[in-house]
Amino acid sequence: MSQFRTKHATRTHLPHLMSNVPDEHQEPIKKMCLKMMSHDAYGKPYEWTSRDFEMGAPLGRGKFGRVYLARERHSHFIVAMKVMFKEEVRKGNVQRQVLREIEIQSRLKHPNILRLLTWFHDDSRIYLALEIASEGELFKHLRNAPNHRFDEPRAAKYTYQVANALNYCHLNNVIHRDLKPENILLTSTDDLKLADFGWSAHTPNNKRKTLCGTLDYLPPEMVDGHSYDDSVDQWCLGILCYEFVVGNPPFESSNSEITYEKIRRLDVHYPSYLSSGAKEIIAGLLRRKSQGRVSLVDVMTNQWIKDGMAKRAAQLQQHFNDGCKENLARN
Ligand SMILES: Nc1ncnc2c1ncn2[C@@H]1O[C@H](COP(=O)(O)OP(=O)(O)OP(=O)(O)O)[C@@H](O)[C@H]1O
Repeated sequence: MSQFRTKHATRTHLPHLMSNVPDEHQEPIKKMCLKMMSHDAYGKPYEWTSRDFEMGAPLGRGKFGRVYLARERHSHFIVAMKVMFKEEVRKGNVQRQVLREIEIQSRLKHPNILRLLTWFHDDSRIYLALEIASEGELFKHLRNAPNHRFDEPRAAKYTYQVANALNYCHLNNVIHRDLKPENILLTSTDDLKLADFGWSAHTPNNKRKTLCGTLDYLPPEMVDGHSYDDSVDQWCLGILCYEFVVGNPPFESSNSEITYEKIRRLDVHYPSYLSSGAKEIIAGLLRRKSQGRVSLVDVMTNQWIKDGMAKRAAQLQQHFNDGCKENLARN
C-alpha cells in the first residue's frame, strides 16, 4: 500500500489542529503533531505503529471498521483510531474505497472535514488515526431531537458548515457523493465534521457516470444514469437541509421504485411549519437541472442561513450561561 502514501501536513497546518489546545499543553502536543506529520516532509519518515497508541473504549462500528478512543503514548493526544481488518476489506471488495478514503481525507484540510492525522498498517490490520469528534454521528442527534428534527437556527448553522466543507472539496476537485447525517460527525463545540470519503471521487474536469450514494439522496441525473458533476453535492445538501428541518428525507418511501419516481417528479412536500426562508433554500438546491441549483457560496451568504447562525450562537451562549449558573448554585 506504500504507493498510496500522500503528501502530509507541514508546520503551517498546525494552527488549525492546535486551536483548542490549552496553553499548558501546547508544547508536548505540538511536538507530537509535528512527529505525526513528519513522514516524507522531513526526509526521515516516522513509521507509526499500534504500539505508539494506547487503545481505549470503542466509539463505534462501521461495516469494515471498529473505531476506538486512542491516546498517543508520549503526548497523550487523543485520536479516534479506526481499525480495519485487511481480510474483511478484501472479502468485502472495498480496497478501492479504503484507499480513496485514505488518499482524499489525508489531503483535505478544512475545519469542517474530519482530519486523517496519519495511517499505518501491519500484517492483518489497517489503522487510521482520525481527529476526534466526541459527539459522534449527527444522525443520532437528529433522531434524539424533539420530533426528530432540528430547529431552524441549528439546521441553518449545520447547512452552512456542510456547504463550506463541500465548497472546499469542489475547489480541490473532490465530489463527496455520499452526504447524509450518518456520514457527518459532531464535535463537543457543536461543529460538524464531514467524514466517510469512501465514495467520493477525484474529478479533474470530466463528468462521471458511476452510480453510488444512498437512495434517498440520489439526484435525478444519477437516478437516470446520466453523467454528473459536482452539483450532485448541492442536491444532496438540499436533501440534508430538508432532513434537518423535517426529520426525514423528502423522497423517502418503503419502495425504491417509488423513491426513484418521486425524485424524477421532484415530488417534495413542504410542511406548513417551515419558514419561507427554509423552503426557499431547499427548493433552490433541489432543482432538477443541475446548472440551476443554488451555488454553495450563495448558500453560505443566504439570509436564512446568516440569521439562523446568529440565533444558534445566541442559543449556545444561553446554554453556557445556564450551565454556569447551575454550577454556581451547586457549589
Ligand atoms: N473521528 C471520530 N470521532 C468520534 N467517533 C467516531 C469517529 N469516527 C467514527 N466514529 C464512530 O464510529 C462509528 C463507525 O465509524 P466508521 O467510519 O467505521 O463507519 P461508518 O462510516 O459509520 O460506517 P460504514 O463502514 O458503514 O461506512 C461512527 O458511526 C461513529 O459513531
